[in-house]
This record gives sequence, structure tokens and C-alpha cells, in this order.
Amino acid sequence: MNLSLEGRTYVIMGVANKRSIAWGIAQALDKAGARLIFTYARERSGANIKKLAETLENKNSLFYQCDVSSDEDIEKTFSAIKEEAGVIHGLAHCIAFAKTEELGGEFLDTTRDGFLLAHNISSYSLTAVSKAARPLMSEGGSIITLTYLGGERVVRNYNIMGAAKASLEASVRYLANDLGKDGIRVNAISAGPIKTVSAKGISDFNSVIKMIEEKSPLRRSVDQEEVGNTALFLMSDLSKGITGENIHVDSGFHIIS
Ligand SMILES: CCCCCCc1ccc(Oc2ccc(Oc3cccc(O)n3)cc2)c(O)c1
Repeated sequence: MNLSLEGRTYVIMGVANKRSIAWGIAQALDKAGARLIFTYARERSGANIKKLAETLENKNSLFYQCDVSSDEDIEKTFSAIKEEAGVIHGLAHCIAFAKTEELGGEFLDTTRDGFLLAHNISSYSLTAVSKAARPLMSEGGSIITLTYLGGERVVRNYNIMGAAKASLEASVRYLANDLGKDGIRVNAISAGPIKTVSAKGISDFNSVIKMIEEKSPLRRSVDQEEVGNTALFLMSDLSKGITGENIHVDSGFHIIS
């Protein structure tokens, strides 16, 4: 029983660049011996990932463009993955989006289409990709997604993304219940604030990092590597008894009122 992922294949969705949390997850799984399959939405991310993948220990990565707002695209992507890789042993869902104008100001000003967009991309997509990946996980597996404290309680400016993350975290529990009988576990990692391209969309993000460094039990912010290591734990056999869980990798900040 160990942390090795030798001989196993994982799909990682949502690497944008080298600062992405998804890239921290990729590096941790690669070091443990995993073969990785990357999916990306935008061409530019694809170009970045192919360059980054050359720095991995395992040089057998695969790459697919996948727009998770399209059921057809998800279907196409996972049947292509089934063709090329056959069995996969897990999936890291690192995808979210909300309109920047709704990531600040009053929650009351959320629009109907802004609400639906945020929930479509940031929450429903986990259910959609889990359904498409299930047939490929014939040897069991581990699905992880990324969430944030703003889904559990009010964090100024997080607004509509908080509602979407609450939906995502509930989805983790219901998916865990459905997939447990197939030997597939479903968990979330609640990461503390990290300076990524996504974080740029949130008003006054820098003041939150400063507050974490002053108030969190560990008196510092976390980084992509620490989240990657917890992802490795959740993908490995060491977490075989854990499903439907939300692990906070946030310097302990969530315990502070
Ligand atoms: C006020 C909260 C401060 C800490 C926020 C930590 C965090 C950072 C980034 C997170 O991921 C996203 C992903 C997409 C997203 O929507 C965006 C991002 C950039 C541009 C844009 O138009 N939308 C906002 C946050 C996230 O869910 C949580």
C-alpha cells in the first residue's frame, strides 16, 4: 500500500499554464509514475500544456481539446481517450468559470445567465465528465475536483462562484454515492487562495492572500505543489477508504471564524 501510480493513467482537465493548480497536480502524479492525459478548452492552453508536458518524467502524455459546456464534445473526448488509452484510473476536474463582473459587488446583482453559466461550467461539468469517464474506469478509480471556502460560507466578492462551489461540493457527495459501488471514489480539495490566472478574475484577491498570511494557523498561503501532493494522496491507494470528502489544503484557515 503506497503512493505509487506506476502503470496507471489519469485525465487532468484544466491546466492553463505553469501556475495552474492543475499543473501542480500533474507534476505530483507524474512523479508518482502516472501516465497523464490532458484536456483543455482554449487553443492557447493546449500550446502551453504541450510545452509543459515535455518537462514531465513520463513522456507519453496525450492531449485533447474539450469544451465542457458541450455534452457532444465531452462524449467525443472520452471516446477518443477510450480508443487511445483504454482504461483510466482517475480524473482531476480543475475547471470553473464565472463572469468577472459577477465576482465582486453585491451577490444580489447576479444575472440569470451569469448564474447559469457559472453553475454550468463550474458545477454541472463534474457530473457530465464523471458520467463520460465512468465506463473507462473499469478497474475502479478516483475523481477529484477543486473547490474553495467561499462555497461553505460567505467570502466577500466570491459571490456567484460561492453558490456554484456549494453545488459542486453537494455534487461530490451524490456522485460518491452513485459511483462507490463501481469502486470509484469522488472527493474535493478545498484549496486556499493561490495566484493563478483564474484568481485574476476576482476583485481584491490580493487582500485575501495577505489576510491568510496574517490569520491562518500556519501563517502562510499554500501553493500548487501542496495541493498536488494531496491530489496524489486522493488518487493513491492510501485514500481507499475516503469518498464524498472535502479536504482543506488552506493552512487551516477554514477553522478560523
Ligand atoms: C474573494 C475570494 C478570494 C480567494 C479566491 C480563491 C479562488 C481563486 C480562483 C478560483 O477559480 C476561479 C475560476 C474561474 C473564475 O472565473 C473567472 C476567472 C478569470 C476570468 C473570468 O472572466 N472568470 C474565478 C475563480 C477560485 O474558485 C477560488
